[in-house]
This record gives sequence, structure tokens and C-alpha cells, in this order.
Amino acid sequence: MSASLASLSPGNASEANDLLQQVIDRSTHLAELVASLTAGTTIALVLGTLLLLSAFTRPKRHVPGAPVLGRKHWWEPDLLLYWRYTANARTIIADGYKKFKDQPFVVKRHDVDFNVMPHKYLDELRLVPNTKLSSIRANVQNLGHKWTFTTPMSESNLHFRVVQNKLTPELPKYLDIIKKELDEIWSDDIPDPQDWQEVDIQEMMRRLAARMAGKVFVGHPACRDEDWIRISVGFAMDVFTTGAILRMFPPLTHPIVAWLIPARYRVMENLRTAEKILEPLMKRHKDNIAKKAAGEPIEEEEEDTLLNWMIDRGTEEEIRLDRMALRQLFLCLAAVHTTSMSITHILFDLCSHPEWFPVIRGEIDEIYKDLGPINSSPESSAKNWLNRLEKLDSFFVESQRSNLPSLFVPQRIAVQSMTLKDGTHIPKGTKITWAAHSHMHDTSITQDPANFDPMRSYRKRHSSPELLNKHLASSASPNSLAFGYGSQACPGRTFSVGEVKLILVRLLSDYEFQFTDGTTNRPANMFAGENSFPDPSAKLLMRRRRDKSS
Ligand code: HEM
Repeated sequence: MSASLASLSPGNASEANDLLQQVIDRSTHLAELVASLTAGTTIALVLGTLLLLSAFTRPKRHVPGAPVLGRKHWWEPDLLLYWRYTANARTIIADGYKKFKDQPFVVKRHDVDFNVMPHKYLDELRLVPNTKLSSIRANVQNLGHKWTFTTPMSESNLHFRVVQNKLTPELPKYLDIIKKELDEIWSDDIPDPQDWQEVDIQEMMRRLAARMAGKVFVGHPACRDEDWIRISVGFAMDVFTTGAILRMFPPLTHPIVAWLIPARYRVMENLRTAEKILEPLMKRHKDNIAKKAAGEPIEEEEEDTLLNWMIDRGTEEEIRLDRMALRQLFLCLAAVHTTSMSITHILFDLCSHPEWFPVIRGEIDEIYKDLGPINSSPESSAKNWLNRLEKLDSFFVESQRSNLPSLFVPQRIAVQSMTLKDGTHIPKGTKITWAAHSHMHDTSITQDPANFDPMRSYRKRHSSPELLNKHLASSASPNSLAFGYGSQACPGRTFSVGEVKLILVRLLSDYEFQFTDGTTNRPANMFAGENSFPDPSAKLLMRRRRDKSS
């Protein structure tokens, strides 16, 4: 339009006036149109534009030659693939595994392309350090990175070191500690109904897992502080919700979408509350260090918590209050829901295969007869006692195989480009993963994989003396990927297996469970993208055991 105005000669003034009038009219219409837009429409328009832009500008990091899955027609834009993935990841991944299990393939999520690697590469990549292939970067990306304030987690691995170098080596001590705590707080969270009562077993288990983790992470009395329990459960939920909503929109839109997500404001509140609770604890510990150094007496011995270990060993930056608040809540995120979901899944699996209740209870009763109650003598330390629960251990393994929290385990981001022995190139920034669920349900790996067979690992362990310490619930092996694999596999796995067993021993010894509709039909797990979880609305009926004499 500016070009046509410039071409007018002075003699054509009336024509110019007409044209000018038209311009003014149109601008007025445009102004009226803009003025008539509601805030909602404006946001929708801006988001729509960014959505389209993102679809074409999003970085694509692929292992060269890897086919892209999830497209129904060659002309489909990537945007459709992203949405299809959110609703249908399970089918897309299973199809990909069937077609391409011996070569890398790509599935597209809104924010990232997953390069699904063949199983044969697991061992080659097993010991590659996090400076080259990073698990924490992959996790932080899943959690919404800067939009959920989790990015600093990828700058230090103090959270990993404290679990690996403090909690796990001192496991016997910490299991005894949490057993005592469990006994003291049990009746706060667990009802004792004489007749069938509907219970929200998932919420009950979240609270127990949060309390157990709290006892070890921050000690008493913080572990019993309702605010601490609330944020150690809530932080994960709020971060996941924020991350999941953000993932439904392309990265270019995140600066806008993030501000519209209520859960993100709760993440901020969780972090502030953690700082308030941790500040006096950190000060007390630092004061005590100073007193000890000066040879002065300290008023009260502190508990040997993971918090104190980190203060003693972390750099100034790592133990800054805001960083410590994030680190503690991240540890809760890693520890609480994973553990509580495992217990829920085991109970659901038992209720759908109730013939296993007497078998597991029989095992528990036998150990009682041999060792007495847990911690009643030097031989009955929690670790010794729980190690003897071989059938429960095997049930746990099968329950995990059937209910993996993520279809993709492990996940890594290539911090630098690397080339594998067979020449396969992984460009810097690529997200690689393994289709753990498909692999663990492959008939060449697991016989009759659709069958829930809880004694699979028990039979394997007892098939030869060399295998007795293999195939455990806490093992991270190429065919058992629930805890990841290699040097970055879950460092808290032996602790979490101990927690799960401690809680189940008490639940199964004292109570009966069944589904609310009286059937043995397990509520189907739910999926969002690659993540899977028990149906949040699923409850159980619970009552005190009637077949127990004392
Ligand atoms: C049944 C319960 C649990 C499950 C299924 C689970 C699963 C996992 C998985 C799959 C990973 C990633 C491993 C990899 O990429 O190779 C992981 C990492 C991790 N887990 Fe666990 N975990 C559980 C309990 C715990 C507990 C109780 C703690 C702490 C006491 C813990 C602390 C961690 C930490 C610190 C990481 C490393 C995070 C990172 O730096 O990337 N986990 N876990």
C-alpha cells in the first residue's frame, strides 16, 4: 500500500484523498478490531502464532539416519506428532520397538526428540560419566528446567553423591532409624478399621514415604513438620504438573504459558517454605561445626542427616540456602512418589492376584518365628530381617516390570558429541533413551511376558548358588531397568527397597486389602506421554486382619 501512495502525482489530489480516507478507515477498523479483542483472545492469538512458529523452528537433534515414528501420513506436520505422542506414546513406542529394535529410532515430544537406542548399546554406554552423557540433564529437561526452577540441579551432583556415598553405605543404620520412626508415627497416618473401610492408599503411602525420607534427609523434628511433609509430597506434583502442561506447548510459547500455570506458583511457594524450614537447621549445624572447632561443648547432639553431610562437604555455592532448598526438594521428588507408587502397585497386584497374600504372609510369619520382631535382637536388624523376604522381593521385581513409572529408562543427554564403536554418531545435545517397558515385555527377554508371574526372579535366584545375589529388587541390570542402569542408575534403590518392605511387612501383617468393587480387577494404569502412574482415583478397602490369632 505504501508503494501505491508514493506513485501518485500532485495532480491526482482527489484520488490521493480517497485513498488516504480508505487507509484511515481500514486502520480504524483494525484499531476497533484490536480493541475488541479480549485478553483471552489476544493470548490465544499470540500462542497460536508462537505454536506455529515453534513447529518450524524447534531444534531437531537426531542420531543420523534414525527414522521418525508416529506419522500417519508423510505430509503431516510435526505438531500433530507431538500431540499424538502426549496421548499415545505407549502405542507409538511399542510399534517402534517392534519395527526397529536393532536400530535407533526417533519419537517426538513437544519439547524434545527422543532417540530410542537399541539394547546392544546399553553396555557400551553404561559407564560413560555424566560429563559426557547426563542423566540429571535429561531429568531436568523433563521437569521443565528453568520454568520450574530446577536448572541448578544439573550444575552439581551433590544430591547424587550424598545418596551414593552416605545413605547407601550406611544403609543398615538408616533402615533401623526409619523403622523406629515408622513405629512412632504409624497411627498418625494409618487407620485401624475393624471392618472394611475405603482408604486412599496412594495418599497414605505418599505421606509415609515422605516421612521416612524426611527422617533421613532433615531429621527430627523437621520430618514431622506438616509443612515439610506437605512440600515433600507437593513439590514433585507441582513440578510434574507444570512440566506436563508446558510440554503440551512448544518451547517458544513457554515464556507465556509458564505464567498461566497455577502449579508453577505453588512450586515457588514450596521452595520458599523449604528455605524457611532449612535455614535454622543449617545455621545450627554450622554453629556446631564452629563450636567443635573451637573445642566448645555443643548443647545437643544432632542427628546424622543427609543435610548435615551435604553442608560438611558441599561448596559454598552448593550449600547456599536457595540451592539447598531446591536440592532437598529434588531429593524428595526422586524418593517419595517413586517409593509410594511402588507400594501402591504391589498392593494392587496383590489384590488382583489374592492367592499371593497367604504366600507373602507365610514368608513374613516364618521370619518372625526365626528372628522375632524387627530390631528385637542384634540378629534381627532391619537389614537382616528384610533381606530374608525373598518372595516379597521377587513380587516387587515383577510388579515393577509390569508397572514401570516411565516407558523410557534410562534417559541421557549427550553433553558432547560422541561416536560409538560401530560408528553410530550421537550429536551434542541429543536425548537418547531405551524403551525399557517394551524390552522387559519382549518374549526374547521374558518368557510369557503378559503373564503376571511374581516368582520369576525367586526361581532365577534359586536356580544356582551364583545367582542368589542377582535378580534382586534393588538390582539395576540390562534386563531389569526399573532403577535405570550403569553408573548413573538410581543411587537410592537399596534404601527404597528397604522402605517398601518395611511398610509392606506391617501392612500385610496387620491388615487385609481388596478392591472397592469386591472384584480382582486391577484399575488400569494411566499414561501421560512416556510416564505411567496408578489411577489417582483408585482406592482400596482395608480392615484389620481377621485370620490372625494375635
Ligand atoms: C521405587 C523407588 C524408586 C525408583 C523406581 C527410582 C527410579 C529411579 C530411576 C529410573 C532413576 C534414573 C536412573 C538412570 O537414569 O539410570 C533414578 C535416579 C535417582 N534416584 Fe531413584 N528411584 C526410587 C527411589 C529413590 C530413593 C528412595 C531415592 C533417595 C533416597 C532416590 C534417589 C535418586 C537420585 C538422587 C537419582 C539421580 C537423579 C539424577 O541425578 O539424575 N531414588 N531413580
